[in-house]
Amino acid sequence: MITKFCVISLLRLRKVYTLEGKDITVIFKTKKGEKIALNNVSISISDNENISIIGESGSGKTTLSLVLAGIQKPNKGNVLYNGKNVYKLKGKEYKEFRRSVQYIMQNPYSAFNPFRKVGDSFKTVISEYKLAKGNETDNLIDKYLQMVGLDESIKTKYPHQLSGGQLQRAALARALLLKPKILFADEVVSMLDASLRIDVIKLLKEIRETYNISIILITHDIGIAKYFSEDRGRIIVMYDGKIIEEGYAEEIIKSPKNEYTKLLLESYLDPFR
Ligand SMILES: Nc1ncnc2c1ncn2[C@@H]1O[C@H](COP(=O)(O)OP(=O)(O)OP(=O)(O)O)[C@@H](O)[C@H]1O
Repeated sequence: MITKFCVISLLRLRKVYTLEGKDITVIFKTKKGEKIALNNVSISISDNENISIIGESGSGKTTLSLVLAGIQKPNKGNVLYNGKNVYKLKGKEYKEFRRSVQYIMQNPYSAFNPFRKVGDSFKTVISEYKLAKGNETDNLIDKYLQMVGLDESIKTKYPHQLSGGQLQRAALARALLLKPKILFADEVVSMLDASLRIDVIKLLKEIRETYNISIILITHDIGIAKYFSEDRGRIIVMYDGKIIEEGYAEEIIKSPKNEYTKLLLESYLDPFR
């Protein structure tokens, strides 16, 4: 007889992943023929995880994150969110997924409508998801701007009136409004000045720890991945459309097993880089 105790123990044993990609293949048709961007990739992301996905340009990092975020349908394989196929979600469940899994991209200027004030872009999200009404709306925007270290005066500015760093913070604040469970941050600092990069990564780290969000940082810069994922974060290394190595950041950095990972780390340690 299966007792209640047995069921609870079994549930504890089976790790439940929030977001799972299973055997994902993505093929793009180009003028030169077919390009396999992802080749049978599987990945699992639980709640409250710190993950860096690293690899050289063209290795498939962005394609993988777009597929997992429900933006790019794969040619083969499934993406499950709490066990349900993301590409078959409808109605309320789809909206809940859209809210819970957020994506911020490399170029913050393309994330905002250039003809609308930044504050108005926030208002659209607040009204669509009924997050606040009337006066509460402005207070809510101010709270989230403050959270990412921005002054409320940016609400009345147009995107082109802000620096890349300010707009990237605004994109982060707008994503956080929805209280996501998972946030993909795709090369979010690569367009910023070196002096600002560490500030934004530090902010992502703090936000992740404070609000228990899983953040998946996509970067080609091993130094950034190391900084973000040290303290028991996970590093996933991609090469030519495949995951070639993954594990705790400290272990991958200290004793990489794959030859390509070794090369990546050597180039990072090279003082003449
Ligand atoms: N829409 C597309 N059409 C054709 N090929 C594509 C498309 N998107 C990506 N690719 C190709 O798929 C491969 C993986 O691209 P992807 O952008 O996922 O890599 P990446 O590791 O994120 O690189 P980067 O850091 O340069 O963005 C590359 O060869 C790329 O040229």
